[in-house]
Amino acid sequence: MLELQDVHSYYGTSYILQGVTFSVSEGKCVALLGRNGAGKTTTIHTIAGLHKSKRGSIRFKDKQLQSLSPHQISHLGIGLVPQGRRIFSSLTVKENLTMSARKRKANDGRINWGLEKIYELFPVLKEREKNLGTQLSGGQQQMLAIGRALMTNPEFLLMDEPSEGLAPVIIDQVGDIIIKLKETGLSILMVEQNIALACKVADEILIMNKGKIVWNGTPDGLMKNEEIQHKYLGV
Ligand SMILES: Nc1ncnc2c1ncn2[C@@H]1O[C@H](COP(=O)(O)OP(=O)(O)OP(=O)(O)O)[C@@H](O)[C@H]1O
Repeated sequence: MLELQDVHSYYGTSYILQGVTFSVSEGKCVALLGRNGAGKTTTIHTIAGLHKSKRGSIRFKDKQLQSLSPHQISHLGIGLVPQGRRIFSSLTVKENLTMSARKRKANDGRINWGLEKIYELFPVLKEREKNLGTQLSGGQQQMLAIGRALMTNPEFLLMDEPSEGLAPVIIDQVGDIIIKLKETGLSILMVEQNIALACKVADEILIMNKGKIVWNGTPDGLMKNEEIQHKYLGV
């Protein structure tokens, strides 16, 4: 569904993505792990059109994404849950959700995400719909960020460190939500630092180091491979 082929990207003269190749099949969740500065967020931003690649191909279904704007990429069905949630602080919970609303294009039997469906998935957001986004706890803000992305009715979700700054019990809830979303048919690429969360939800793990994918395998394969965990994840 999503395929990156030999993608290279720079910040000024800094060479960040150094030939990234991987793919995510429909309905699967792939987790991208790696140390700070490995290039994980740059990968997500490059797919979402927030950062332009210099070379290589990024294909979503039958479309090449490299020359498209973030807005056009979002319209193709790729939703983004950004690092640090980026909730709009002067808007209420409800406004944060409705501002991104877009109807599902095809009648493909999938959930048509709207306010009611989001409130079903996250009842706490209904309770707090009149609160400003900033009045929510970290976990509630993460739910709002996920809800806001779902309101665009994406077929593919990019999630950048959904566990960041959350208590273990909330991380567990976020994991359960990601599993539920996968069950609705959504395909997911998730950047994570939390190995336990990644292994709980992902079908495949990719490890990035210095702008390259250096390992890929199953969650089980990673859990059993202490050498790789130590070498690239500092465990
Ligand atoms: N806007 C920017 N301008 C210049 N360099 C940047 C910029 N954003 C990131 N970098 C650099 O690019 C490299 C990759 O950063 P990136 O954020 O993609 O890493 P990451 O794997 O997501 O790590 P983290 O977990 O810390 O976010 C780092 O060396 C970082 O300092």
